[in-house]
Amino acid sequence: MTYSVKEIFYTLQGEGLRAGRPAVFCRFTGCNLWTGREEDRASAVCQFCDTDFVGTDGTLGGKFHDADALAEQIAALWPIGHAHRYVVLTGGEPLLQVDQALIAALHAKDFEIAVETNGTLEAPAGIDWICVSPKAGAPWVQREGHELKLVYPQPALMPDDLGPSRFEHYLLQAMDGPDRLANTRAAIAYCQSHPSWRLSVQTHKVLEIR
Ligand SMILES: C[S@@+](CC[C@H](N)C(=O)[O-])C[C@H]1O[C@@H](n2cnc3c(N)ncnc32)[C@H](O)[C@@H]1O
Ligand SMILES: Nc1nc2[nH]cc(C(=O)O)c2c(=O)[nH]1
Ligand code: SF4
Ligand SMILES: [Mg+2]
Repeated sequence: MTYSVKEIFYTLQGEGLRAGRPAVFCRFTGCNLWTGREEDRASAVCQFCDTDFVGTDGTLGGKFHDADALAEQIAALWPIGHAHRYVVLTGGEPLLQVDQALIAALHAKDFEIAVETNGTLEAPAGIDWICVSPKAGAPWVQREGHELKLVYPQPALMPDDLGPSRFEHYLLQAMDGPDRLANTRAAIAYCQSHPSWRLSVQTHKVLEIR
């Protein structure tokens, strides 16, 4: 299988329960809820995306012709001689491309594997940390995992409308964009009145790291 990758970089996980943890990010090209072209945003299922996932032209992006080649490039970014290897597979929608061969190749290099997914596709077995961020208007298939990170507010998908799911942690992440501050206030208020939820801050944007 050939993997189409936008960019690969070493940073800190900025979001969610594991914010602050050093991680290699591998951002796959393409998504099933938006083409990534601005002219299509208004007609997309997911309209608030903050990410460029089009093409293979980012840092260390490209076509990787097999799982070992991609795992090799990811491993090359880890500091030499240090354990705690952690990779976050994101996108775009990573589950359009992540398969058993890639999971096996990354585990063979001692990586713990996390995925950031929109939940429209079932996660393959073997992923160590599944973060699902469901989207209003899209089918929600992957209903269990480690963290559910709901972008807030999505008027057609509010926390009370989610229906059955099984996650270890439930987080709200304020929708970035023109209303970020108001959305943050509202997310804080929701968590305080529903303490099974906690706030996910996009810390990489504050820290001005990738
Ligand atoms: C760019 S997405 C890629 C992974 C996958 N397609 C998904 O949606 O989960 C990474 C994370 O950023 C979140 N996100 C995207 N746009 C956002 C925005 N404008 N404000 C807050 N979070 C956003 C997504 O919900 C997801 O949790
Ligand atoms: N630092 C950092 N943390 C992140 N957490 C989720 C991200 C993503 O775009 O999937 C992301 C990202 O792009 N950068
Ligand atoms: S599902 Fe994820 S990658 Fe796709 S458009 Fe929405 S936020 Fe962006
Ligand atoms: Mg991002």
